[in-house]
Parts: sequence; C-alpha cells; structure tokens
Amino acid sequence: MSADVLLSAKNLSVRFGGVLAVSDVSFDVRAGEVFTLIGPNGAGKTTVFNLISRFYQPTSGRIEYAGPQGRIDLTAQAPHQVASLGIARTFQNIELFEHASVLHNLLVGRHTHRQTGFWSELLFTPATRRAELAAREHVERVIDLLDLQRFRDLLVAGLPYGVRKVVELARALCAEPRLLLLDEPSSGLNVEETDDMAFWIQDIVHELGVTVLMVEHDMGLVSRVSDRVVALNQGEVLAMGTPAEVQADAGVVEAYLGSVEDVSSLRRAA
Ligand SMILES: Nc1ncnc2c1ncn2[C@@H]1O[C@H](COP(=O)(O)OP(=O)(O)OP(=O)(O)O)[C@@H](O)[C@H]1O
Repeated sequence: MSADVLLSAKNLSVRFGGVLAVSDVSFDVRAGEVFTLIGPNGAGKTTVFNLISRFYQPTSGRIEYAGPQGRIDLTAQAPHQVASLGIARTFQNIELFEHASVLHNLLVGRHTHRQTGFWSELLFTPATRRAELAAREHVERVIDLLDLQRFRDLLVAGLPYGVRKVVELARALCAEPRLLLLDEPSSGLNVEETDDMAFWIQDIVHELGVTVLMVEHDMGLVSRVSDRVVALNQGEVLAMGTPAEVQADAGVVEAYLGSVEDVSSLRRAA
C-alpha cells in the first residue's frame, strides 16, 4: 500500500447463501480525495460499506487501512474499534437522537474520540477538563463550518429533513474522522438541498482534510464532488477512474441503460 493510500480493498468477496454480493473487488482510496461507489440497485455498494464499517466479514479478501498507529488489517478489527480508528459514517436513513438538541447529538458524536479513562472522567481531572474543552472547540468548529448555529439548541425531531441530514454529517465529523463514509448523502433531498450537500462535502474535504468514501445515486452530485469513481455491477468492478472516464466506459453505459440514472450527467461540471 503506497504512502498516499488511506484504505485499500484487496480482492474482497462476500457470499450470502447463493448470492455473490461482492466479487473480487479491489480499489484504493487516497488520502484527501472523494472516492465514490456507483452502480445500479443490488450492485454491492452497501455491502462494501458494511465491510468497511465491520458490520460484515468478507468471505475472502482483506481491507488495509492506514490507522493512527500505522497500517492495519481492518478486517481483523472488531466493529466497536472502527470509530476509534478514525472511521465515521452516516446512514441512508438518518440515525440521530430525535428528542435531544442538535448540540447534544454533536457532543455524543464527539464522545467516540475521547481518550480519557473512567476514573479520570469520574474525578474530572485536568486531562478530562482539557478533553472536554477540546471537544467543545471541535464541535463549535463543525457547527460554524456547516452553518448550524441557528439550530444548535433545537430538538432534532422538529427540524426539516434537509437540516437533519446536515446534522448527521456534523455528528460524524465531530468524531474527527480520518475517513468519512457517506451513505447516499443526497437521498431524500430536493435539488437545492443536494446542491448545498455538494458544497458541504467539498468544504469538509478542504477545510478539515477528511477523506470521503461515498455511495451515491445522484450523478450530478457524484460528478461534482468526486475525484474518482468506481462503478460496480452485480458485485463486480465494471470501471474505475475520474467521473468522465467512468462515464465513457461502454460497460457502465450498458449497465445503466434502462435505469433511471442518466450516465451522461457523470461528466464533471466545469
Ligand atoms: N444481509 C444480506 N443477506 C442476504 N443478501 C444480502 C444481504 N445484504 C445484501 N444482500 C444481497 O447482496 C446484493 C448486493 O446488495 P447491496 O445492498 O450491497 O447493493 P447496493 O448496490 O447497495 O444496492 P442499492 O443501491 O439498492 O442499495 C443484493 O443481491 C442483495 O440482495
């Protein structure tokens, strides 16, 4: 794995009974890029995400990851270790504490980052106080970056869907991830909100230096924010490259024929 690679999927396969959901899939995600998985329904995108989050174990293959303490085999880690390795994710269906304020949700998101132990937290030692202060500062930075000031003390349950999507993005960022997994960030959003989401994704990559691995159906968003794209079909890699290169691939065009997605919009906006 070369120095600029943050995550490397190597010959991943997953079988569910008779279904080969992911078949010999390999790709590298470079530090600082937006790397996007596309493909028709059932192509294996969510399964790849679930392998990286450690919800699923591969039938064969492995995932190498440049963690805070050096390179590791991610597939050997327990699911509860993933957050402390600097990997955060959002979900297709928003997962927030509905009856807590935005600020509370963000502080909970931050909690996975805490390094202080049980006794120091109980005794509120100087190390705990410093950690608490750093947590608050980072949460405030994320609130500012994603323009959430006016919502900070409101309950999540009362917020419009589009704002909740941004809060979920903020919650994931509060854990200070090295790698952020975004599962269909545009799902449920209207055109204007999708436009804003593209802006937020670009902003967090540039401002926070986070690497993004995304599953997305909206090809306008994909072409706007992605550095590189991998197209999956029936569990296999069809094509990989810049949005324009993948769009030009004959296999990709064929896989998308008859589907609602318009592959021509994969051309990156100038
Ligand atoms: N837990 C599971 N048990 C059995 N089969 C599964 C499981 N998860 C996924 N599959 C199957 O694996 C294949 C790939 O599904 P996956 O959800 O990864 O596709 P996808 O590309 O994310 O599709 P979509 O865009 O519809 O979310 C499908 O045939 C699906 O039915």
